[in-house]
Amino acid sequence: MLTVQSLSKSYTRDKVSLNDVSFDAQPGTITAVIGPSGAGKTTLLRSLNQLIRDDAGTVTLNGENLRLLNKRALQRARRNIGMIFQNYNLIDALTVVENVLHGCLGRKSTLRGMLALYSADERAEAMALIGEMGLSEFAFVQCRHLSGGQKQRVGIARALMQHPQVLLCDEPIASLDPKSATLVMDILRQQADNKQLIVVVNLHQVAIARGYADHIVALNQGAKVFDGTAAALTDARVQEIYG
Ligand SMILES: Nc1ncnc2c1ncn2[C@@H]1O[C@H](COP(=O)(O)OP(=O)(O)OP(=O)(O)O)[C@@H](O)[C@H]1O
Repeated sequence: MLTVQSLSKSYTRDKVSLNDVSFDAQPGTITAVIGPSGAGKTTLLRSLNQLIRDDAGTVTLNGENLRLLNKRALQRARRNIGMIFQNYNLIDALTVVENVLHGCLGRKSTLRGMLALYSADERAEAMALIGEMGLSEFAFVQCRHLSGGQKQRVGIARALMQHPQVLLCDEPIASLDPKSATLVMDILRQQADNKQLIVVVNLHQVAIARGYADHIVALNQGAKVFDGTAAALTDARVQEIYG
């Protein structure tokens, strides 16, 4: 279980961007974080793997408070936390399989990583994941030639190559058309179910959050204003959250 307790963050003295936020996220579930622009969704997500070092609170995974870890221990803990991004963060000049293989760099020696020396097992695993994403025919195509939806599926395969317990997704469908967005969300659902992943996803689309999330956390001006099931997120609550 991923446990967040009393997380707070201020970038500047006069403004609180995350204000005493607490929630749990369970294996095999999708937690959607929603809220208006500037509510603190990205700050929260990036605090979960300590890409942003928060000012107060705890983030606990496997009994470890990530906020207290030194640099080396945090690097090790981050191997359990994959991340996908709105803008994919792929290397466009590399092929799909090369990008996916980058996902296992964190568990390789620096030298093997630098020389891009991957084992037969790692290559087979990358190809299997590419197949799960429905991208087998593109495995040896440079990512620059893919659509946004295809790139996001490469990003998911790369994150899964890391063997994470947690998958953090920062607005993964914000740049996608509705059909590609559905495909990406379907894949996140399958992966959460099949691999008992803890998925935390920032979303702008309330309908998608209601349709896919087991658990919804809503933020407004840095504070948690809703924490419950999709069924409990009534239209009236949505109105309150978005104002
Ligand atoms: N690096 C930074 N320095 C100063 N203030 C920041 C920084 N990053 C974010 N903020 C502020 O913190 C607040 C929360 O920002 P954040 O990006 O987390 O919100 P968000 O809900 O993800 O917004 P959006 O939906 O527009 O991406 C905003 O008021 C933002 O201006």
